[in-house]
Parts: sequence; C-alpha cells; structure tokens
Amino acid sequence: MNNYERLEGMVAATFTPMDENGDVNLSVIDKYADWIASTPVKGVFVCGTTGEFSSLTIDERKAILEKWVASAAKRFKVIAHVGSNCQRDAMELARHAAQTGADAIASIAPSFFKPGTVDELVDFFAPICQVAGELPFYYYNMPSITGVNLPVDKFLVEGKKKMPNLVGTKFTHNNLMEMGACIDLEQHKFEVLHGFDEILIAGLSMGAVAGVGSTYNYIPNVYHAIFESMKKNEVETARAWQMKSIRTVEVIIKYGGGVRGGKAIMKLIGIDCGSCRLPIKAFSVEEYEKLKGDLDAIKFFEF
Ligand SMILES: CC(=O)N[C@@H]([C@@H](O)[C@H](O)[C@H](O)CO)[C@@H](O)CC(=O)C(=O)O
Repeated sequence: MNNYERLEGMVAATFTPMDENGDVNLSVIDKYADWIASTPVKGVFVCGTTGEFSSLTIDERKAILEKWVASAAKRFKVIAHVGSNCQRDAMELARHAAQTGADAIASIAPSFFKPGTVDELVDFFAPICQVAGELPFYYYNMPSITGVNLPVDKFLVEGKKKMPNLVGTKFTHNNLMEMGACIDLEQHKFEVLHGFDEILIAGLSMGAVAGVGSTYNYIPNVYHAIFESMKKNEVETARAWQMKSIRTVEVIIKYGGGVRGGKAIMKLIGIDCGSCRLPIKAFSVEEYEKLKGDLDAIKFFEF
C-alpha cells in the first residue's frame, strides 16, 4: 500500500444530509466539510451507521462519497464505509471508493445471513478488499447491531493472510479485553479505532490512538481535550472532559440515540442535515425546543 498513514485522533462519522422531501441533500456537504476542517478532526467516516447507510441506495452512497472527497479537498481523510448484506453491492462500492479517491474503506459484517466463523467472515470480505486495490481496509466490528461477535484479534491475524490491505478494526464494542488483545498483536501491527465516544478514555487507556464517533461532529473540542490529556497522562482532566461527553450522550439517548438525536443537534449547531429516513422518526418543532432546553441544562453550548 503506497503512502499509507496510520490514523490518529478523531474521525467523525458523518450524518447524511436530507432535504424536506427525504432526498439526500448534497449541497450541505460543502459547509459541513468546512466545519470539519476548522476543527481538530482528522477524517470523516462516510455512510456508516450515523450516515444511515442501510437506508440509502447504492447510487446515493456513491454520490455522497464523491461529494465528501471533493469537499474535503485533501484537508482531512475520507474513509468510505462500503458494508452491505450483499457482497456484490459492497464490492461495487469498494471499487467506486478506489476510483473516487477515498483514503480507505471499512465494512461492517453482513448481519441478515451471519457468518458463523472467522473464516466465513474473512471469505466474505476478501473479494471486497481485492477490488479496493491499494486502499487500506478496516473491519467495522459492532456486535450490538450486527449480532456478529467473532473474535476480532483472530480475525485480524487470519484476515491479513488473505487481505494484505487489512490494516485494523473500527472497534465499536465495550469488550476492552478483546480490544487490548487486538492492540497488542504483533507489536501494535493493527490499528484499533475506538468506537464508543462515551468511553473514549477507556479505549485510549488500553492503547488506542484514534477513534471514530458520531458526537465528534458537534463537540470535537471535548474529545480533542480527552486525546490531549490522555497523551500527557492527565487522567483526571480527561475524566472531567469525558463526563461532558457522557452528559451529551445521555441527552441523545433520550431522543432516540446517536443517529436521531445527533442529527437534530447538527441543525442546532447550524449544519442542517434534516431528518432521518424511516423507520427513524422525524423531529417535531416542539422536540427541537425540548432538545435545546436539555442541552442548555448541561451547558452544552459552552463546552
Ligand atoms: C452505535 C453507534 O452508532 N456508534 C457510534 C458512536 O459514535 C455513538 O453514536 C456514540 O458513542 C454515542 O453512543 C459510532 O461508533 C458509529 C459510527 O462510527 C458510524 O457511524 O459508523
């Protein structure tokens, strides 16, 4: 892999902007990208869970990625999530990501028909990686949603034999023992991207140096402070910042979680990404007011 650079710091899992008709609204992405570039965020993770990938068509996913690559204009990295229950669709997206100039690809495990063994998971991903050419590949591990809970450390070792561009995992799981085992493999050979924003401090203490998160979109300074304090071993300071993240996540959970609540927060910070696609219910005007009140109560706008 030419010019491969390991990730460090924050990667924001982007929301997919939609208009009032529920169509993808690409026009918001320029402003969104300028906002990301003005923060310490180092990259974006496009069309992941936060980006509602499973509610988008293949053509929409391609158009969104193309727009992010153009709007980012090399100011930050663009990681294309290409995962799908359909291997052929994932291959099409991986090929497209390579042609479009994305910096890396990632893929979630298929979750309708689930792989039952590490070998089955490797065999599912191998052709997807192959068509992505030189692009680094991250396995997106999220057992809470996929129901696929195979040992990631074993996957990395076995997967590397068939997928030379497998470089790590986006680890959205609170099994820190397994996370430690992945980080420790062959003297930190693999990247482990922390995936649960509200416990970032725990992942960093295990040795992770990068994270992918939805809340990095709107409180990047909070997470930047956590990364910086942990680098300096200032654990109490990091913990105080982590509590601000926890208070924020408590609020988004009240409004339906990181995708629904987070998308509404994007509007409140001035980047209107509209509503989510069904089955995630749209926000009402009253709900936006209530959300703002709850965020005021935790002093969110002063973070
Ligand atoms: C389950 C889930 O959506 N996890 C989020 C977190 O950022 C999450 O929203 C946050 O930790 C709040 O719980 C990310 O890991 C997801 C993500 O990176 C993605 O959009 O693909």
